[in-house]
Amino acid sequence: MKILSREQFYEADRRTLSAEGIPGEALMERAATRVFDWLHARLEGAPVPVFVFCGVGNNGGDGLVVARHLLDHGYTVDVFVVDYSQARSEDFLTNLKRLKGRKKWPEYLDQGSPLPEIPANGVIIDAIFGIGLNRPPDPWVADLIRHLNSSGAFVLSIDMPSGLYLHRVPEDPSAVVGADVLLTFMAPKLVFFLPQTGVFAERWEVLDIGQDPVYMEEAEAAYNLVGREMVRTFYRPRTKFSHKGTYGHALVLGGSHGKIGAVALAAKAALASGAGLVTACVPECGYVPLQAQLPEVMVLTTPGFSEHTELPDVGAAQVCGIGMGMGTGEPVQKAFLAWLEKMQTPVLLDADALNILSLHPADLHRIPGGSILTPHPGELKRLVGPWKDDFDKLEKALVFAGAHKCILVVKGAHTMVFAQGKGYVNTTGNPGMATAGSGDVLSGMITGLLAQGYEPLQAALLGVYLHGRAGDLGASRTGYEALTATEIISSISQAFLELSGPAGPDQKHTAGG
Ligand SMILES: NC(=O)C1=CN([C@@H]2O[C@H](COP(=O)(O)OP(=O)(O)OC[C@H]3O[C@@H](n4cnc5c(N)ncnc54)[C@H](OP(=O)(O)O)[C@@H]3O)[C@@H](O)[C@H]2O)[C@H](O)CC1
Ligand SMILES: [K+]
Repeated sequence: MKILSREQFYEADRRTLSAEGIPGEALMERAATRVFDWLHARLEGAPVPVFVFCGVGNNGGDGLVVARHLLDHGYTVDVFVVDYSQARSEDFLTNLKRLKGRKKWPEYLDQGSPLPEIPANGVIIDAIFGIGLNRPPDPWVADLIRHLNSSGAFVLSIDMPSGLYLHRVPEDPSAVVGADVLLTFMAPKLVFFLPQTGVFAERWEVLDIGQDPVYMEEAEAAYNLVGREMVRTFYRPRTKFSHKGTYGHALVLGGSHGKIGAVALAAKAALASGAGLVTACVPECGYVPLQAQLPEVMVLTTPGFSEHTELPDVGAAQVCGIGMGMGTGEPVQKAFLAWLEKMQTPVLLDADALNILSLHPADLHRIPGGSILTPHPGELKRLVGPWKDDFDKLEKALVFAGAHKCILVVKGAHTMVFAQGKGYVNTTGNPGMATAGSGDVLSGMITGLLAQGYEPLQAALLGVYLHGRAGDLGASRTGYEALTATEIISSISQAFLELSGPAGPDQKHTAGG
Protein backbone atom coordinates (compact mmCIF):
# COMPACT_ATOMS: atom_id res chain seq x y z
CA MET A 1 0.00 0.00 0.00
CA LYS A 2 1.24 3.45 -0.86
CA ILE A 3 1.84 6.29 1.56
CA LEU A 4 1.00 9.43 -0.38
CA SER A 5 2.32 12.96 -0.02
CA ARG A 6 0.11 16.05 0.36
CA GLU A 7 0.42 16.89 -3.34
CA GLN A 8 -0.56 13.33 -4.22
CA PHE A 9 -3.66 13.44 -1.99
CA TYR A 10 -4.81 16.63 -3.68
CA GLU A 11 -3.99 15.17 -7.09
CA ALA A 12 -5.97 12.01 -6.24
CA ASP A 13 -8.87 14.29 -5.35
CA ARG A 14 -8.67 16.13 -8.67
CA ARG A 15 -8.28 12.95 -10.70
CA THR A 16 -11.26 11.34 -8.97
CA LEU A 17 -13.47 14.35 -9.63
CA SER A 18 -12.49 14.54 -13.28
CA ALA A 19 -12.71 10.78 -13.91
CA GLU A 20 -16.21 10.65 -12.48
CA GLY A 21 -17.28 14.12 -13.62
CA ILE A 22 -18.51 15.01 -10.14
CA PRO A 23 -18.12 18.19 -8.08
CA GLY A 24 -15.93 18.35 -4.95
CA GLU A 25 -18.91 18.37 -2.65
CA ALA A 26 -20.00 14.97 -3.99
CA LEU A 27 -16.65 13.45 -3.04
CA MET A 28 -16.84 15.17 0.33
CA GLU A 29 -20.31 13.71 0.81
CA ARG A 30 -19.03 10.24 -0.03
CA ALA A 31 -15.95 10.50 2.20
CA ALA A 32 -17.74 11.94 5.21
CA THR A 33 -20.64 9.50 4.83
CA ARG A 34 -18.11 6.70 5.30
CA VAL A 35 -17.08 8.35 8.57
CA PHE A 36 -20.72 8.63 9.64
CA ASP A 37 -21.37 4.98 8.70
CA TRP A 38 -18.39 3.90 10.80
CA LEU A 39 -19.64 5.79 13.84
CA HIS A 40 -23.30 4.91 13.42
CA ALA A 41 -22.45 1.21 13.17
CA ARG A 42 -20.86 1.50 16.61
CA LEU A 43 -23.15 3.96 18.39
CA GLU A 44 -26.31 2.33 17.01
CA GLY A 45 -28.36 5.38 17.90
CA ALA A 46 -27.15 5.56 21.52
CA PRO A 47 -28.19 8.78 23.26
CA VAL A 48 -24.62 10.03 23.79
CA PRO A 49 -24.01 13.72 23.23
CA VAL A 50 -21.91 14.29 20.09
CA PHE A 51 -19.81 17.44 19.68
CA VAL A 52 -18.63 18.20 16.18
CA PHE A 53 -15.75 20.70 15.89
CA CYS A 54 -15.33 21.94 12.32
CA GLY A 55 -12.64 24.11 10.80
CA VAL A 56 -13.49 26.26 7.79
CA GLY A 57 -11.74 24.25 5.08
CA ASN A 58 -12.65 20.91 3.58
CA ASN A 59 -11.86 18.99 6.74
CA GLY A 60 -14.44 21.20 8.44
CA GLY A 61 -16.77 20.47 5.50
CA ASP A 62 -16.41 16.75 6.25
CA GLY A 63 -17.38 17.47 9.85
CA LEU A 64 -20.51 19.33 8.74
CA VAL A 65 -21.59 16.38 6.57
CA VAL A 66 -21.11 13.97 9.49
CA ALA A 67 -23.09 16.34 11.76
CA ARG A 68 -25.97 16.46 9.23
CA HIS A 69 -26.17 12.68 8.99
CA LEU A 70 -26.05 12.34 12.76
CA LEU A 71 -28.94 14.81 13.07
CA ASP A 72 -30.90 12.98 10.38
CA HIS A 73 -30.48 9.79 12.41
CA GLY A 74 -31.74 11.32 15.63
CA TYR A 75 -28.48 11.85 17.50
CA THR A 76 -27.98 14.73 19.94
CA VAL A 77 -25.47 16.93 18.17
CA ASP A 78 -23.75 20.23 18.94
CA VAL A 79 -21.82 21.78 16.08
CA PHE A 80 -18.99 24.30 16.55
CA VAL A 81 -17.23 26.20 13.80
CA VAL A 82 -13.65 26.91 14.80
CA ASP A 83 -13.39 30.21 13.01
CA TYR A 84 -9.64 30.40 12.49
CA SER A 85 -9.75 32.05 9.04
CA GLN A 86 -11.98 34.17 6.86
CA ALA A 87 -11.20 31.94 3.86
CA ARG A 88 -13.96 29.33 3.91
CA SER A 89 -13.78 26.58 1.32
CA GLU A 90 -16.60 26.31 -1.18
CA ASP A 91 -17.62 22.83 -0.09
CA PHE A 92 -17.58 23.90 3.55
CA LEU A 93 -20.04 26.67 2.69
CA THR A 94 -22.27 24.31 0.70
CA ASN A 95 -22.51 22.00 3.68
CA LEU A 96 -23.02 24.83 6.14
CA LYS A 97 -26.07 25.83 4.10
CA ARG A 98 -27.34 22.23 4.16
CA LEU A 99 -26.92 22.04 7.91
CA LYS A 100 -28.81 25.30 8.39
CA GLY A 101 -31.49 23.80 6.16
CA ARG A 102 -31.96 21.27 9.00
CA LYS A 103 -32.52 24.23 11.35
CA LYS A 104 -29.17 23.57 12.98
CA TRP A 105 -27.12 26.69 13.56
CA PRO A 106 -23.57 26.04 14.66
CA GLU A 107 -21.88 27.99 17.38
CA TYR A 108 -18.89 30.03 16.19
CA LEU A 109 -15.75 29.90 18.27
CA ASP A 110 -13.01 32.48 18.02
CA GLN A 111 -10.38 34.12 20.14
CA GLY A 112 -12.74 35.45 22.81
CA SER A 113 -15.17 32.53 23.02
CA PRO A 114 -15.58 30.61 26.25
CA LEU A 115 -14.58 26.97 25.89
CA PRO A 116 -17.62 24.71 25.50
CA GLU A 117 -18.32 22.23 28.26
CA ILE A 118 -17.85 18.64 27.15
CA PRO A 119 -18.87 15.76 29.40
CA ALA A 120 -16.54 12.79 29.67
CA ASN A 121 -19.24 10.49 28.31
CA GLY A 122 -19.49 12.55 25.12
CA VAL A 123 -18.13 11.90 21.65
CA ILE A 124 -16.01 14.53 19.92
CA ILE A 125 -15.73 14.61 16.15
CA ASP A 126 -12.52 16.41 15.33
CA ALA A 127 -12.75 18.10 11.93
CA ILE A 128 -10.76 21.25 12.66
CA PHE A 129 -7.75 20.72 10.40
CA GLY A 130 -6.97 17.97 7.93
CA ILE A 131 -4.05 17.65 5.56
CA GLY A 132 -4.18 21.41 4.88
CA LEU A 133 -2.51 22.44 8.17
CA ASN A 134 0.59 24.39 7.20
CA ARG A 135 1.47 26.50 10.23
CA PRO A 136 1.01 26.33 14.01
CA PRO A 137 -2.60 26.80 15.13
CA ASP A 138 -3.29 30.21 16.73
CA PRO A 139 -2.91 30.19 20.54
CA TRP A 140 -6.67 30.19 21.09
CA VAL A 141 -7.09 27.19 18.75
CA ALA A 142 -4.27 25.45 20.62
CA ASP A 143 -6.15 26.17 23.89
CA LEU A 144 -9.30 24.68 22.41
CA ILE A 145 -7.39 21.54 21.34
CA ARG A 146 -5.93 21.16 24.84
CA HIS A 147 -9.44 21.58 26.21
CA LEU A 148 -10.75 18.78 23.96
CA ASN A 149 -7.85 16.54 24.98
CA SER A 150 -8.53 17.05 28.68
CA SER A 151 -12.29 16.48 28.41
CA GLY A 152 -12.05 12.71 28.75
CA ALA A 153 -14.56 12.35 25.90
CA PHE A 154 -14.01 9.82 23.10
CA VAL A 155 -12.33 11.56 20.17
CA LEU A 156 -12.80 10.54 16.55
CA SER A 157 -10.56 12.52 14.21
CA ILE A 158 -11.35 12.86 10.55
CA ASP A 159 -8.45 12.33 8.14
CA MET A 160 -5.79 13.77 10.48
CA PRO A 161 -5.65 14.50 14.20
CA SER A 162 -6.06 18.29 14.07
CA GLY A 163 -2.80 20.10 14.72
CA LEU A 164 -0.68 17.32 13.22
CA TYR A 165 1.19 18.23 10.03
CA LEU A 166 1.58 15.75 7.22
CA HIS A 167 5.28 16.34 6.76
CA ARG A 168 6.81 17.73 9.92
CA VAL A 169 6.83 17.40 13.66
CA PRO A 170 4.48 19.76 15.53
CA GLU A 171 6.11 22.69 17.33
CA ASP A 172 3.87 22.17 20.36
CA PRO A 173 2.69 18.58 20.89
CA SER A 174 0.06 19.74 23.40
CA ALA A 175 -1.70 21.56 20.52
CA VAL A 176 -2.43 18.32 18.65
CA VAL A 177 -5.67 16.40 19.10
CA GLY A 178 -5.06 13.01 20.68
CA ALA A 179 -7.39 10.80 18.64
CA ASP A 180 -8.90 7.66 20.14
CA VAL A 181 -9.72 6.67 16.59
CA LEU A 182 -8.55 8.25 13.38
CA LEU A 183 -10.44 7.61 10.16
CA THR A 184 -8.18 8.65 7.35
CA PHE A 185 -9.03 8.90 3.67
CA MET A 186 -7.54 6.91 0.80
CA ALA A 187 -4.13 5.99 2.23
CA PRO A 188 -2.18 6.12 5.48
CA LYS A 189 0.07 9.08 6.13
CA LEU A 190 3.78 8.82 6.95
CA VAL A 191 3.31 10.60 10.30
CA PHE A 192 1.30 7.65 11.65
CA PHE A 193 4.45 5.53 11.68
CA LEU A 194 7.02 7.83 13.27
CA PRO A 195 7.58 7.74 17.03
CA GLN A 196 7.23 11.51 17.53
CA THR A 197 3.98 11.83 15.58
CA GLY A 198 2.44 8.33 15.64
CA VAL A 199 1.48 8.84 19.28
CA PHE A 200 -1.39 11.13 18.25
CA ALA A 201 -3.15 8.38 16.33
CA GLU A 202 -2.23 4.96 17.59
CA ARG A 203 -5.49 3.52 16.25
CA TRP A 204 -6.25 4.42 12.67
CA GLU A 205 -8.21 3.05 9.75
CA VAL A 206 -8.06 3.93 6.10
CA LEU A 207 -11.42 4.61 4.47
CA ASP A 208 -11.74 3.88 0.80
CA ILE A 209 -13.70 6.77 -0.67
CA GLY A 210 -13.88 5.44 -4.20
CA GLN A 211 -10.77 7.35 -5.27
CA ASP A 212 -9.62 7.01 -8.85
CA PRO A 213 -7.97 3.56 -9.13
CA VAL A 214 -5.95 4.60 -12.17
CA TYR A 215 -4.24 7.37 -10.27
CA MET A 216 -3.73 5.22 -7.19
CA GLU A 217 -2.00 2.64 -9.37
CA GLU A 218 0.25 5.06 -11.19
CA ALA A 219 1.21 7.38 -8.30
CA GLU A 220 4.92 6.95 -7.49
CA ALA A 221 5.06 6.90 -3.71
CA ALA A 222 8.25 7.80 -1.86
CA TYR A 223 7.13 5.47 0.95
CA ASN A 224 5.30 2.17 0.82
CA LEU A 225 3.83 -0.07 3.46
CA VAL A 226 5.33 -3.52 3.83
CA GLY A 227 2.50 -5.95 4.39
CA ARG A 228 1.40 -9.42 3.38
CA GLU A 229 0.05 -8.17 0.08
CA MET A 230 3.42 -6.67 -0.88
CA VAL A 231 5.74 -9.49 0.17
CA ARG A 232 3.55 -12.10 -1.49
CA THR A 233 4.42 -10.49 -4.83
CA PHE A 234 7.97 -11.84 -4.56
CA TYR A 235 7.77 -14.66 -1.99
CA ARG A 236 8.82 -17.91 -3.68
CA PRO A 237 7.24 -21.08 -2.30
CA ARG A 238 9.46 -24.18 -2.47
CA THR A 239 9.25 -26.43 -5.44
CA LYS A 240 9.08 -30.23 -5.50
CA PHE A 241 12.38 -31.06 -7.21
CA SER A 242 14.57 -28.89 -5.07
CA HIS A 243 17.30 -29.98 -2.65
CA LYS A 244 19.18 -28.27 0.13
CA GLY A 245 21.70 -26.86 -2.33
CA THR A 246 18.88 -24.97 -4.03
CA TYR A 247 18.42 -22.92 -0.91
CA GLY A 248 21.92 -21.70 -0.42
CA HIS A 249 24.53 -21.73 2.28
CA ALA A 250 24.52 -18.99 4.88
CA LEU A 251 27.49 -18.10 7.03
CA VAL A 252 26.85 -16.29 10.29
CA LEU A 253 29.96 -14.66 11.78
CA GLY A 254 30.09 -13.11 15.20
CA GLY A 255 30.11 -13.89 18.88
CA SER A 256 32.58 -13.32 21.69
CA HIS A 257 32.97 -14.64 25.21
CA GLY A 258 29.55 -14.33 26.86
CA LYS A 259 27.82 -13.41 23.60
CA ILE A 260 27.78 -16.66 21.69
CA GLY A 261 24.01 -16.74 22.10
CA ALA A 262 23.67 -13.93 19.55
CA VAL A 263 25.19 -16.17 16.87
CA ALA A 264 23.12 -19.14 18.00
CA LEU A 265 19.93 -17.11 17.58
CA ALA A 266 20.94 -15.76 14.17
CA ALA A 267 22.03 -19.20 12.88
CA LYS A 268 18.82 -20.81 14.10
CA ALA A 269 16.74 -18.05 12.54
CA ALA A 270 18.58 -18.45 9.21
CA LEU A 271 17.70 -22.15 9.22
CA ALA A 272 14.10 -21.49 10.20
CA SER A 273 13.86 -19.02 7.32
CA GLY A 274 14.77 -21.66 4.80
CA ALA A 275 18.54 -21.52 4.24
CA GLY A 276 19.67 -24.91 2.91
CA LEU A 277 22.87 -24.95 4.96
CA VAL A 278 24.06 -22.76 7.78
CA THR A 279 27.57 -22.39 9.14
CA ALA A 280 28.28 -20.38 12.26
CA CYS A 281 31.73 -18.90 12.69
CA VAL A 282 32.69 -18.07 16.26
CA PRO A 283 35.84 -17.74 18.38
CA GLU A 284 36.99 -20.93 20.05
CA CYS A 285 34.91 -20.41 23.22
CA GLY A 286 31.75 -20.77 21.15
CA TYR A 287 32.48 -24.18 19.68
CA VAL A 288 31.02 -26.47 22.31
CA PRO A 289 27.88 -24.46 23.13
CA LEU A 290 26.98 -24.05 19.45
CA GLN A 291 27.63 -27.66 18.51
CA ALA A 292 25.68 -28.86 21.52
CA GLN A 293 22.60 -26.76 20.95
CA LEU A 294 22.33 -26.54 17.17
CA PRO A 295 22.84 -29.96 15.56
CA GLU A 296 21.79 -28.67 12.14
CA VAL A 297 24.44 -25.95 12.11
CA MET A 298 28.08 -26.46 11.10
CA VAL A 299 30.50 -24.65 13.36
CA LEU A 300 33.74 -23.05 12.34
CA THR A 301 36.12 -21.41 14.78
CA THR A 302 38.76 -18.74 14.40
CA PRO A 303 42.08 -18.69 16.35
CA GLY A 304 41.11 -16.34 19.19
CA PHE A 305 39.59 -17.96 22.27
CA SER A 306 37.24 -15.24 23.44
CA GLU A 307 37.02 -12.97 20.39
CA HIS A 308 37.79 -13.09 16.69
CA THR A 309 41.35 -12.14 15.86
CA GLU A 310 40.97 -13.02 12.21
CA LEU A 311 38.01 -13.89 10.05
CA PRO A 312 37.94 -16.63 7.44
CA ASP A 313 37.54 -16.46 3.72
CA VAL A 314 33.98 -17.17 2.92
CA GLY A 315 34.60 -20.47 1.17
CA ALA A 316 31.53 -22.42 0.13
CA ALA A 317 29.04 -20.11 1.83
CA GLN A 318 27.22 -17.90 -0.59
CA VAL A 319 26.02 -15.31 1.86
CA CYS A 320 27.33 -13.84 5.11
CA GLY A 321 25.69 -12.12 8.03
CA ILE A 322 28.21 -10.62 10.42
CA GLY A 323 28.45 -8.64 13.63
CA MET A 324 26.07 -10.05 16.23
CA GLY A 325 27.76 -10.28 19.64
CA MET A 326 31.14 -9.84 17.96
CA GLY A 327 32.61 -7.11 20.19
CA THR A 328 34.56 -4.05 19.11
CA GLY A 329 38.02 -4.64 20.60
CA GLU A 330 41.07 -3.65 18.55
CA PRO A 331 41.80 -7.18 17.20
CA VAL A 332 38.18 -7.60 16.12
CA GLN A 333 38.19 -4.21 14.42
CA LYS A 334 41.28 -5.14 12.42
CA ALA A 335 39.98 -8.59 11.54
CA PHE A 336 36.60 -7.28 10.46
CA LEU A 337 37.90 -4.43 8.29
CA ALA A 338 40.35 -6.75 6.55
CA TRP A 339 37.57 -9.28 5.95
CA LEU A 340 35.19 -6.62 4.61
CA GLU A 341 37.82 -5.38 2.18
CA LYS A 342 37.86 -8.81 0.53
CA MET A 343 34.10 -9.16 0.24
CA GLN A 344 32.73 -8.55 -3.24
CA THR A 345 29.12 -9.70 -2.90
CA PRO A 346 26.40 -8.21 -0.68
CA VAL A 347 26.67 -9.03 3.02
CA LEU A 348 24.46 -8.38 6.00
CA LEU A 349 26.09 -6.12 8.59
CA ASP A 350 24.63 -5.95 12.07
CA ALA A 351 25.44 -4.77 15.57
CA ASP A 352 29.20 -4.63 16.20
CA ALA A 353 30.00 -4.73 12.48
CA LEU A 354 28.12 -1.42 12.31
CA ASN A 355 29.72 -0.11 15.48
CA ILE A 356 33.18 -0.81 14.05
CA LEU A 357 32.27 0.96 10.82
CA SER A 358 31.10 3.97 12.86
CA LEU A 359 34.58 4.08 14.40
CA HIS A 360 36.12 3.98 10.91
CA PRO A 361 33.94 6.14 8.64
CA ALA A 362 36.77 6.31 6.09
CA ASP A 363 36.27 2.56 5.54
CA LEU A 364 32.58 2.75 4.70
CA HIS A 365 33.52 2.41 1.04
CA ARG A 366 34.49 -1.19 1.79
CA ILE A 367 30.82 -2.17 2.11
CA PRO A 368 29.94 -4.16 -1.03
CA GLY A 369 27.12 -2.57 -3.05
CA GLY A 370 23.70 -4.05 -2.25
CA SER A 371 24.69 -4.97 1.31
CA ILE A 372 22.09 -4.84 4.06
CA LEU A 373 22.76 -2.88 7.25
CA THR A 374 20.43 -3.45 10.19
CA PRO A 375 21.03 -0.74 12.82
CA HIS A 376 18.82 -0.01 15.80
CA PRO A 377 18.42 3.73 16.42
CA GLY A 378 21.57 3.92 18.60
CA GLU A 379 23.68 2.22 15.94
CA LEU A 380 22.12 4.41 13.26
CA LYS A 381 23.04 7.54 15.19
CA ARG A 382 26.64 6.37 15.37
CA LEU A 383 26.60 5.79 11.61
CA VAL A 384 24.81 8.90 10.31
CA GLY A 385 25.19 11.36 13.22
CA PRO A 386 22.43 12.86 15.37
CA TRP A 387 19.15 14.04 13.86
CA LYS A 388 16.90 16.99 14.69
CA ASP A 389 13.67 15.01 14.58
CA ASP A 390 12.09 11.95 12.98
CA PHE A 391 11.85 13.53 9.53
CA ASP A 392 15.49 14.52 9.62
CA LYS A 393 16.30 10.94 10.60
CA LEU A 394 14.46 9.63 7.52
CA GLU A 395 16.33 12.06 5.33
CA LYS A 396 19.70 11.08 6.78
CA ALA A 397 18.89 7.37 6.40
CA LEU A 398 17.92 7.87 2.74
CA VAL A 399 21.08 9.84 2.02
CA PHE A 400 23.26 7.22 3.72
CA ALA A 401 21.63 4.35 1.84
CA GLY A 402 22.12 6.26 -1.43
CA ALA A 403 25.71 7.26 -0.74
CA HIS A 404 26.79 3.72 0.17
CA LYS A 405 24.50 1.93 -2.29
CA CYS A 406 23.19 -0.20 0.52
CA ILE A 407 19.92 -1.23 2.04
CA LEU A 408 19.41 0.29 5.44
CA VAL A 409 17.01 -1.48 7.79
CA VAL A 410 16.29 0.85 10.69
CA LYS A 411 14.74 -1.13 13.51
CA GLY A 412 11.93 0.34 15.57
CA ALA A 413 8.23 0.04 16.36
CA HIS A 414 7.75 0.35 12.60
CA THR A 415 10.99 -0.93 11.14
CA MET A 416 11.85 1.06 8.03
CA VAL A 417 13.86 -0.07 5.05
CA PHE A 418 15.64 2.52 2.91
CA ALA A 419 17.01 1.77 -0.54
CA GLN A 420 17.42 3.50 -3.87
CA GLY A 421 15.77 6.73 -2.73
CA LYS A 422 12.69 5.03 -1.32
CA GLY A 423 11.40 4.10 2.11
CA TYR A 424 9.40 1.03 3.15
CA VAL A 425 7.45 0.99 6.40
CA ASN A 426 6.85 -2.36 8.05
CA THR A 427 3.39 -3.06 9.45
CA THR A 428 4.07 -6.14 11.55
CA GLY A 429 5.57 -6.41 15.03
CA ASN A 430 4.73 -5.32 18.54
CA PRO A 431 6.28 -3.86 21.71
CA GLY A 432 7.05 -7.36 23.04
CA MET A 433 9.79 -7.59 20.40
CA ALA A 434 11.87 -5.00 22.21
CA THR A 435 13.70 -7.89 23.85
CA ALA A 436 17.26 -9.27 23.94
CA GLY A 437 18.21 -11.13 20.79
CA SER A 438 15.28 -9.98 18.69
CA GLY A 439 17.68 -8.13 16.36
CA ASP A 440 19.94 -11.19 16.05
CA VAL A 441 16.89 -13.16 14.91
CA LEU A 442 16.10 -10.56 12.25
CA SER A 443 19.68 -10.61 10.96
CA GLY A 444 19.64 -14.38 10.78
CA MET A 445 16.34 -14.40 8.95
CA ILE A 446 17.49 -11.89 6.32
CA THR A 447 20.77 -13.80 5.87
CA GLY A 448 18.78 -17.01 5.40
CA LEU A 449 16.61 -15.35 2.77
CA LEU A 450 19.63 -13.92 0.96
CA ALA A 451 21.09 -17.43 0.85
CA GLN A 452 17.98 -18.59 -0.97
CA GLY A 453 18.63 -16.14 -3.75
CA TYR A 454 16.26 -13.33 -2.88
CA GLU A 455 17.47 -9.95 -4.12
CA PRO A 456 18.87 -7.98 -1.17
CA LEU A 457 15.94 -5.54 -1.04
CA GLN A 458 13.43 -8.37 -1.23
CA ALA A 459 15.29 -10.31 1.46
CA ALA A 460 15.23 -7.25 3.71
CA LEU A 461 11.52 -6.58 3.14
CA LEU A 462 10.47 -10.21 3.49
CA GLY A 463 12.73 -10.57 6.53
CA VAL A 464 11.34 -7.58 8.43
CA TYR A 465 7.78 -8.58 7.55
CA LEU A 466 8.17 -12.22 8.65
CA HIS A 467 10.14 -11.26 11.75
CA GLY A 468 7.38 -8.89 12.88
CA ARG A 469 4.68 -11.37 12.01
CA ALA A 470 6.47 -14.14 13.91
CA GLY A 471 6.66 -11.72 16.85
CA ASP A 472 2.93 -11.04 16.60
CA LEU A 473 2.13 -14.73 16.47
CA GLY A 474 4.50 -15.45 19.36
CA ALA A 475 3.02 -12.62 21.44
CA SER A 476 -0.49 -13.94 20.83
CA ARG A 477 0.61 -16.93 22.96
CA THR A 478 2.98 -15.31 25.45
CA GLY A 479 1.84 -11.70 25.79
CA TYR A 480 4.31 -8.87 25.27
CA GLU A 481 6.35 -9.14 28.46
CA ALA A 482 7.18 -12.84 28.15
CA LEU A 483 8.00 -12.79 24.45
CA THR A 484 11.59 -13.93 23.87
CA ALA A 485 13.82 -14.11 20.80
CA THR A 486 13.58 -17.92 20.98
CA GLU A 487 9.79 -17.69 20.89
CA ILE A 488 10.03 -15.45 17.81
CA ILE A 489 12.12 -18.13 16.07
CA SER A 490 9.57 -20.78 17.02
CA SER A 491 6.87 -18.69 15.36
CA ILE A 492 8.66 -18.20 12.04
CA SER A 493 7.08 -21.41 10.74
CA GLN A 494 3.58 -20.12 11.35
CA ALA A 495 4.45 -16.79 9.70
CA PHE A 496 5.53 -18.70 6.56
CA LEU A 497 2.42 -20.87 6.64
CA GLU A 498 0.24 -17.77 6.69
CA LEU A 499 2.16 -16.30 3.80
CA SER A 500 1.37 -19.17 1.47
CA GLY A 501 -2.00 -20.01 2.99
CA PRO A 502 -4.87 -17.89 4.21
CA ALA A 503 -4.13 -14.60 5.97
CA GLY A 504 -4.37 -14.43 9.75
CA PRO A 505 -7.56 -12.85 11.13
CA ASP A 506 -5.73 -9.74 12.32
CA GLN A 507 -3.82 -9.09 9.10
CA LYS A 508 -5.34 -5.93 7.72
CA HIS A 509 -2.90 -3.29 6.57
CA THR A 510 -5.50 -0.62 6.22
CA ALA A 511 -5.58 -0.26 9.97
CA GLY A 512 -3.09 0.29 12.74
CA GLY A 513 -3.02 0.17 16.49
N1 LIG B 1 -9.73 12.89 -1.16
C1 LIG B 1 -9.68 13.28 0.05
O1 LIG B 1 -8.80 12.91 0.79
C2 LIG B 1 -10.71 14.19 0.49
C3 LIG B 1 -10.42 15.04 1.51
N2 LIG B 1 -11.27 15.91 1.97
C4 LIG B 1 -10.95 16.62 3.16
O2 LIG B 1 -10.26 17.79 2.82
C5 LIG B 1 -9.20 17.99 3.76
C6 LIG B 1 -8.22 18.95 3.23
O3 LIG B 1 -8.92 20.17 3.11
P1 LIG B 1 -8.23 21.58 2.95
O4 LIG B 1 -9.32 22.55 2.80
O5 LIG B 1 -7.25 21.52 1.88
O6 LIG B 1 -7.42 21.75 4.30
P2 LIG B 1 -7.86 21.79 5.82
O7 LIG B 1 -9.30 21.66 5.99
O8 LIG B 1 -7.00 20.84 6.52
O9 LIG B 1 -7.40 23.26 6.26
C7 LIG B 1 -8.07 24.38 5.74
C8 LIG B 1 -7.17 25.57 5.52
O10 LIG B 1 -6.70 26.13 6.70
C9 LIG B 1 -5.55 26.94 6.41
N3 LIG B 1 -4.60 26.72 7.48
C10 LIG B 1 -3.61 25.86 7.55
N4 LIG B 1 -2.98 25.91 8.73
C11 LIG B 1 -3.64 26.86 9.44
C12 LIG B 1 -3.49 27.40 10.74
N5 LIG B 1 -2.55 26.98 11.54
N6 LIG B 1 -4.33 28.36 11.14
C13 LIG B 1 -5.30 28.81 10.33
N7 LIG B 1 -5.50 28.35 9.09
C14 LIG B 1 -4.68 27.39 8.65
C15 LIG B 1 -5.05 26.53 5.08
O11 LIG B 1 -5.33 27.55 4.14
P3 LIG B 1 -4.34 28.81 3.93
O12 LIG B 1 -4.72 29.35 2.59
O13 LIG B 1 -4.70 29.78 5.05
O14 LIG B 1 -2.95 28.36 4.04
C16 LIG B 1 -5.92 25.31 4.76
O15 LIG B 1 -6.16 25.17 3.42
C17 LIG B 1 -8.72 16.61 4.00
O16 LIG B 1 -7.94 16.51 5.15
C18 LIG B 1 -10.04 15.86 4.10
O17 LIG B 1 -10.54 15.94 5.42
C19 LIG B 1 -12.53 16.16 1.24
O18 LIG B 1 -13.60 16.20 2.04
C20 LIG B 1 -12.91 15.10 0.22
C21 LIG B 1 -12.02 14.16 -0.18
K1 LIG C 1 -9.20 16.53 11.77
